Amino acid sequence: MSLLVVDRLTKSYREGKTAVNGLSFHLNKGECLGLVGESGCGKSTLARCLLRIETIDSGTIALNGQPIEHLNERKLRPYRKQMQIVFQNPSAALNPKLRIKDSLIDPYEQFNHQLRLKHFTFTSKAAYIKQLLEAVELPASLADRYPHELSGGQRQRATIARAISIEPEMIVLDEPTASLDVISQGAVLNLLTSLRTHLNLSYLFISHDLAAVHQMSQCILVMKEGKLVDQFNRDHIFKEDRHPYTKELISIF
Ligand SMILES: Nc1ncnc2c1ncn2[C@@H]1O[C@H](COP(=O)(O)OP(=O)(O)OP(=O)(O)O)[C@@H](O)[C@H]1O
Repeated sequence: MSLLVVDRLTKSYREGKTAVNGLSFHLNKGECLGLVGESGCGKSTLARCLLRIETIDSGTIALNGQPIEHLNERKLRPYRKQMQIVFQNPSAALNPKLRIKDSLIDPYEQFNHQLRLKHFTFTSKAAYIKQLLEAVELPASLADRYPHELSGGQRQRATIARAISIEPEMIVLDEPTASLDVISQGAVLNLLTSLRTHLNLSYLFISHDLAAVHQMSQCILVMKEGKLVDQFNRDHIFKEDRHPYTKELISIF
């Protein structure tokens, strides 16, 4: 069943550049949909449109069958809870002035009244923080530290803990490992896959790295200059009828 259905989504910037040009795709519940394309092809713009951080020019975005592209902020609130994002740069996502435990509790406090948690339980702030840190394989002792006292990999795990804390249905992962070294990248990708299974999450996984997208995703979208040029099941990546641009990306795999 589709969780997210995007139909002919278009977004231009004022300078006349069409960053996202008529994109249509769907994301099934519990799956990871990979989106690959080179720098500047419009991946982050798409992510921001889906999260309603950016307004769109035309097209529709439906979450669980409900069009959300024109909802005002009040009506959008329940959907904001369902969709979280993890950005490339974990330092920007965590408030440098807050201890990790305070950053982790923040989404819970914002959505307190709308939450019916299934996997985590809130008996006390400390117990909840401990469960979140455990879920992303971080020691409980990090709760009292500030972001600058963590490594890059630990910071990204903390932002993932924050994203899963309110048990969204879907997370947009926008180049989540781009700022990490190769070993941390692999570990974070493995963690994300295991969280998807355990928490029944759906991901839109955005990356310029086709190998990472192939490792993570059941279906793959290929974007070039604002348009989708190819979409296929992960098992069909080496098929002859792949788009020439996909073949180019495979050759540097
Ligand atoms: N706020 C903005 N105002 C004007 N143009 C923008 C803005 N944001 C992005 N663009 C332009 O839209 C196009 C798509 O950019 P976008 O950041 O979505 O690409 P991307 O695929 O995510 O790139 P990267 O992988 O480098 O982050 C680019 O040409 C970019 O210059």
